[in-house]
Amino acid sequence: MAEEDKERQSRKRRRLTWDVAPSGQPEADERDGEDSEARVPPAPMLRRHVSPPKRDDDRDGHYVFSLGENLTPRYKILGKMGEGTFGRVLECWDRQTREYVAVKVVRSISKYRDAAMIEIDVLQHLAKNDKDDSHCVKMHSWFDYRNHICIVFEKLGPSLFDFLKRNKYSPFPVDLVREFGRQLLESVAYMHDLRLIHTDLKPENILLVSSEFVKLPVCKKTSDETNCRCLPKSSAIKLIDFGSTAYDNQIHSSIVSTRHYRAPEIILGLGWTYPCDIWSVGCILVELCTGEALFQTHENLEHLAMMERVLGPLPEHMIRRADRGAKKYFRRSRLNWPEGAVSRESIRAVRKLDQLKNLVSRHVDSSRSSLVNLLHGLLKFDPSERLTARQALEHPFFKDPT
Ligand SMILES: Nc1ncnc2c1ncn2[C@@H]1O[C@H](COP(=O)(O)OP(=O)(O)OP(=O)(O)O)[C@@H](O)[C@H]1O
Repeated sequence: MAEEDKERQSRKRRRLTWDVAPSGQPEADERDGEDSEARVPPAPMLRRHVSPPKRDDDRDGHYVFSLGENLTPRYKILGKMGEGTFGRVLECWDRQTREYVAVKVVRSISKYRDAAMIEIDVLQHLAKNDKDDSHCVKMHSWFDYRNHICIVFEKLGPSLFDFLKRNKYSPFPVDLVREFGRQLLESVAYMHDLRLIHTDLKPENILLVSSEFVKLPVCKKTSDETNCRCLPKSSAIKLIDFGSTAYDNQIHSSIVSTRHYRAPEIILGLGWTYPCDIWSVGCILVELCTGEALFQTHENLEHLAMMERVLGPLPEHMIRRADRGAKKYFRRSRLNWPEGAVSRESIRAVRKLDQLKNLVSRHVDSSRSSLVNLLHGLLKFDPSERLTARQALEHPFFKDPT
């Protein structure tokens, strides 16, 4: 199926759940207090903990497991933390180091196995240069088990998307957005210095280091009703999912990034490099401030129309260089919108958006003009004019918070 057909099926991305505790299974926090791990024998006794009998993988090549059993004698499976295209991430107890870990068990399909080996290579490269301030997840080790590449990571908390969802998509306070933005840009700057481009930055791939949160009462302006809102106890975050990371000097595939965070040069087929990550950071920061993905779309023309609505007209020199596939979105050097729209719903979805400044000021005090100025720098259409990660870190939004 063509990418656009697949995407048109739903306006929203498929989203993943956090900590799906199976019925009857204690939640992670309760388990922390359990004494079952105190009964775990020391390393020499590992051989008592055998692997389960070999079973077939499921139709999609995923490893089939039951909770409480072992993934190799060293790792006891406690729960599923997430699932992606590449595989499932399991919460495990490491009997040897006596700590909780997150193990990504990759599907036993050769293209995913190959991609996992590239991810391992990137993770090793990142770790070699890390001075503990890269904000990139740490890989403890990896192994090949029953035709599944397994990558053992430090265990982190929920993703920023999970957190937004849990809060019914109410935005994060701007001071927290500043902290998230700073760390995110530091991790991107670190990667770019190493000539690596993440290409799949999105709130699902940014995890809070800790799962701890506080509940605060929030009074609604319009009524006496008091709701609760959760805030993370710590703002520390780390970047995950280096499965699509590209080396700058490699031949690139033409389409990268999850749709909502995809830069205009990718859609127009102009080629892409480091600035595509910066565009994604811009989209992410808007989402954290407003609670909603900025460009909720699944097709190219609608996506470009949304960009123009929020950021003004696309530069002519980019339109002129658009590749053959993208030329069809334009008539006489301007976007064929709304004439080319597939439905009235699509025209309405674009009209619902507003200029960036207005979108942000609905949620953030208008005195925060430095935030809007930063966002305009991150969301420049022309990739050569976009801020670099290091330039963005010097922006007054981070340097002189008022
Ligand atoms: N170190 C970790 N600690 C806790 N949870 C994690 C960790 N790594 C991954 N997860 C969870 O597992 C999910 C899937 O992980 P990841 O994004 O690495 O998989 P993927 O198959 O590469 O995904 P994608 O389809 O986006 O490429 C994440 O969204 C997150 O919820």
